[in-house]
Amino acid sequence: RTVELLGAFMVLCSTEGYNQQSWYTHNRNSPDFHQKNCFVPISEIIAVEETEFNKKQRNIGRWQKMAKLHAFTVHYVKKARNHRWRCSAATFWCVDEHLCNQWTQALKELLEMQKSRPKQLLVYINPFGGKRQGKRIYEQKVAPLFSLASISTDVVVTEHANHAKDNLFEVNIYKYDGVVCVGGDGMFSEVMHGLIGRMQKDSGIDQNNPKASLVQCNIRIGIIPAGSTDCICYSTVGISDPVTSALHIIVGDCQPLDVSSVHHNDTFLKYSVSLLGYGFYGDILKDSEKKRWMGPMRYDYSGFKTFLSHHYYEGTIAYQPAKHTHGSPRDKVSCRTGCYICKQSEKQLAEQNKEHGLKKEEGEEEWKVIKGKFLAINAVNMSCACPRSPKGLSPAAHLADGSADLILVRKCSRFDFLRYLVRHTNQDDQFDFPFVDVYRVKCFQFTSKLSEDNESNVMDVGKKRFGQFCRDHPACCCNIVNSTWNCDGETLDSSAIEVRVHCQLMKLFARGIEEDCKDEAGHSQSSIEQLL
Ligand SMILES: Nc1ncnc2c1ncn2[C@@H]1O[C@H](COP(=O)(O)OP(=O)(O)OP(=O)(O)O)[C@@H](O)[C@H]1O
Ligand SMILES: CCCCCCCCCCCCC/C=C/[C@@H](O)[C@H](CO)NC(C)=O
Ligand SMILES: [Ca+2]
Repeated sequence: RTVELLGAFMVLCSTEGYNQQSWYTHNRNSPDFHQKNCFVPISEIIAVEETEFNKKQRNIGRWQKMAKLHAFTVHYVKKARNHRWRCSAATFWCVDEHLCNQWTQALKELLEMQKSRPKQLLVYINPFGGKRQGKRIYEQKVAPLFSLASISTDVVVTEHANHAKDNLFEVNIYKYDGVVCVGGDGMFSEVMHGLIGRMQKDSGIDQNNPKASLVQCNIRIGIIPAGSTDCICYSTVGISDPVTSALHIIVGDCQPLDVSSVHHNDTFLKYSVSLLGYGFYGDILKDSEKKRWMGPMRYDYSGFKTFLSHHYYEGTIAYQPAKHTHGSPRDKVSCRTGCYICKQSEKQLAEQNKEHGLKKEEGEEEWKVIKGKFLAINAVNMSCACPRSPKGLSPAAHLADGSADLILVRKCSRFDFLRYLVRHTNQDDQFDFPFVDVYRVKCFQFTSKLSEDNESNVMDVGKKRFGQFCRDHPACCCNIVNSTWNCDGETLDSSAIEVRVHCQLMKLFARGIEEDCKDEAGHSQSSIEQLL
């Protein structure tokens, strides 16, 4: 439902058509009607408040001659360029107190009917993420908006790594409509592990079983970006902006998200929603962890260093193609708000759940096996767009289709690898290289050459030492040692892993990236401000 904000209302500075006894009304057929009007869906109204007159307002134009005025203010979402949202306000005035109260009441009732809006949130703030601004960002930009929208919060400022995760196993999470994390991808990962882990624990599901059907988590997570990469926020909202994210939380948006589980030898390691990267991104992360003091700059420093080292790694990948989804990584169909491909996967998931979770046995489907020498192995559940790479590592990956895009970058020259990296920043196709392959998969396994050799009992201490020597020697590109897996910005201890995508395992306070509608929105919404 939409409210035509100015239709049937009077506005402070309007002169023509003004009637002292009632609201100012517009003629829909007049040429300036569409320029002077703004349509705001009820779902994008933040709050409605009774408004007191102040001295300044009382002195404006003809109103100062009037005895008593009544007013209310509508705070609403104003959509600006590049997916940025802002809070805007329109104040409506009249002489009829009863009419004013009726409108205020009616709008408040409509807001009450927005059942997907959160009323009570649990907030975790990482004070040390990104540029260490998390606390300030929350207090100055987010808390006032939550308070305006009458959302009550319990706020925890974390004191150490895993504080939020551990806390989520102890608190009564069911009394909250959502959990908000203020920080970067690592902080989000912590909160996600806490929530998914808690859901499985409460449902008696063993996370160590790689084939377990995990219980969906219906408590939404909101991300207030205050980290270094903020890839998950950027890929699900279209921008890394705390106010925009706070407004998506307030209006109660809901975006399902695929989650990959990562296991090693029947032991649960981690969940991943964005990047699971071995080789280039694993090495960057490992190096950058030692340089946290540099803040977000550490990724540039370690990125450059890792690029120069040009290590490649030998191993075997086995994967099962994602046959259930309608898209492919190179079809250039981007995942956008209300994505058709993700909707189809949602339907399939609902049907599967109806059949008591009887999933098709994976043993029946074929595994494809690839052996090789790789500079990078990246599995992404979403595009992994971020300010550094606005289209991401896999621009056509979907947020909620139950699949991941597996990108294999084989051994190539430094120059070719640079050309590949540069294509993450421009409009050229980063998969259009003979040394790059991409597959849409529902699960995969990776074993490094080194662990294969170890498993076959070739435990040669001398070889291990030699491996260490080569790693520390930047000029040498040999591949005897293992890389590290970068799992959403956290390192994994094991290189041999088994990964499975769980379709729409969790939900975010987001709506995916909206198709660009800046002209329409920018135009209509600036006009309401001109009028006021
Ligand atoms: N109080 C704390 N002290 C130290 N570490 C913390 C604290 N709270 C959370 N952490 C940890 O800090 C890590 C990094 O935090 P966060 O993701 O917020 O920032 P970032 O690494 O700079 O950003 P990004 O992940 O986007 O690159 C997280 O993995 C989290 O576990
Ligand atoms: C010479 C030009 C090189 C440009 C290379 C640009 C490529 C940037 C792509 C960044 C993708 C980041 C994917 C997200 C990973 C996050 O999970 C993680 C934690 O925040 N961040 C990193 C950097 O590992
Ligand atoms: Ca996906």
